[in-house]
Amino acid sequence: DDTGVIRSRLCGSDAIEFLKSTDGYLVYINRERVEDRALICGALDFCLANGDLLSDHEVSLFLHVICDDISVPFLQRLGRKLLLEFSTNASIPHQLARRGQLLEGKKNNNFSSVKDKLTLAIPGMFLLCCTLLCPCFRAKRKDPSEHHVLANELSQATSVPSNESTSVSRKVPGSPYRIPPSPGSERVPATPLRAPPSPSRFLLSPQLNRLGSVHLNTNQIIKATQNFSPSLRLGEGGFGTVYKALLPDGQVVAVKRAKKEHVSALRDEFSNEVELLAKIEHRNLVKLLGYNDKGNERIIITEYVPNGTLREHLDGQHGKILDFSQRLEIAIDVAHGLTYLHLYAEKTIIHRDIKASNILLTESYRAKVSDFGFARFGPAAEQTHIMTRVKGTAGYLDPEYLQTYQLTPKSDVFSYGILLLEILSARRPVDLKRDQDERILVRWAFNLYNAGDLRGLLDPLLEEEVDEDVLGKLFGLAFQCAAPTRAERPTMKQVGEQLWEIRKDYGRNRMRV
Ligand SMILES: Nc1ncnc2c1ncn2[C@@H]1O[C@H](COP(=O)(O)OP(=O)(O)OP(=O)(O)O)[C@@H](O)[C@H]1O
Repeated sequence: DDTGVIRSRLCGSDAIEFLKSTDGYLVYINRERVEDRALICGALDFCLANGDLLSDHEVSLFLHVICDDISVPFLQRLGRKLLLEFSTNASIPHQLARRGQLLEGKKNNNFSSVKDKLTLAIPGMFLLCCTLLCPCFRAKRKDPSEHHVLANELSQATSVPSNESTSVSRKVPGSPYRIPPSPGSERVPATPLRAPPSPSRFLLSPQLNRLGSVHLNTNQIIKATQNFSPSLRLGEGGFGTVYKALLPDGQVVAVKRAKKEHVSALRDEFSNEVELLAKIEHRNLVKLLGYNDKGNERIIITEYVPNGTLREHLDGQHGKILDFSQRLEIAIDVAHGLTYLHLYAEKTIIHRDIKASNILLTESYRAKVSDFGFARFGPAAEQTHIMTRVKGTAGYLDPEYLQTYQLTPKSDVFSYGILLLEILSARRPVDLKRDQDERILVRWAFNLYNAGDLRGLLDPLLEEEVDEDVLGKLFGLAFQCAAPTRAERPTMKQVGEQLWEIRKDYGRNRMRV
């Protein structure tokens, strides 16, 4: 990460600067450090109105999170994506002074022009993100008044003392299936566990264009997608639009095309996804077939997975409701895909955006993890974590990573825990349309689990009577994965092993019925 970089913008006669530190962005307006979100958002709103800032991808992402009522094009484009890197404690004005020559604004000049445009509304997106810092492990709010719910959640979420998290995590019932934290379990196991590198699998930059088995020029891609016909559109994500394409040899593929206006802003995400996808080959991970980065195009070609996303199935959009056995298999598939990324790929890969809309299903309801736009190489064998800015999706984000910027494969484990709850309950991780005590899935589920209401946790559309013991183990596993600290979470490999045991129990109980 380019720590220390200043991004400076002139908005009218006000200068807004972003200084990137290891703790996140610091914001200065006319060289004065500003920490008040309303002030920052108002200033940025003004900037955006003048067409500034939009060219800067990182700053725009930052705005998107902090201020929900501005940066509309980015809001549309980014959807549920989240990039949060806002620090309120570090202060390094000397660095600013050193870089003062970069600043074009006039000190203390016309700051009121910015202030005048402030809105006092606290931005909902930011509150939502912060709401999710430690969703289930927080004390009850004093004032449930609807209007202040999110504001209260924000202040409490950001001020949860660490011992509260710890004490509540202890509430996860000690059960026979709880995996005892093993010393050093968060360390990525060193090379012996890895598959020996196969030279053919790791053709990376600068030979990137030799990746994959599908080599199409732009014209061939245009033909295969019928000029990116809306009728072949599969969906849209943070990167761009995804189309189904038919190749001359009859092969059907998915073509992910960056939107033109975002091509330069998303170049990192593009090369990231290509480079990471190139390293993987596993039946539970979407396979890279080729890519095209000629001219203004950024296109990734992957295997086509025909049966929609897991989220669509949980929402009942495909007619048939997933039965319990299918849900269990999907959970196991995702665990396998993640285990491969964490342990068996050439280098540890952390996906960072595990969620139901990134799980694609085949016709036989096998699951494949997709969307590697946020993925990162994990820590080397001698490291415990990497320091990096927070990326991911609200509701699935590891609270420890959010607070410390320390990324490990256990951040995927946290997201997986939320995903498992989602698979079983069909609820979304955050659903603001629900009653207040049901909005945050993990908190609602944890309360019911503690009250012993396991059936109440299950998707009401599931008709099958599932054995309580199986349910208890599954939900127990989900809560272990979503524990507040990474040391308490199992590895993905352990999760997979637990799930196999649960599957055996489930099979045995079914035979008895
Ligand atoms: N390989 C594929 N096969 C079939 N459909 C796909 C494939 N990849 C993506 N899609 C469809 O396109 C949609 C958009 O995918 P994409 O990965 O770009 O974004 P996303 O994960 O939904 O959103 P975001 O980028 O905001 O996380 C998916 O929801 C899915 O419906």
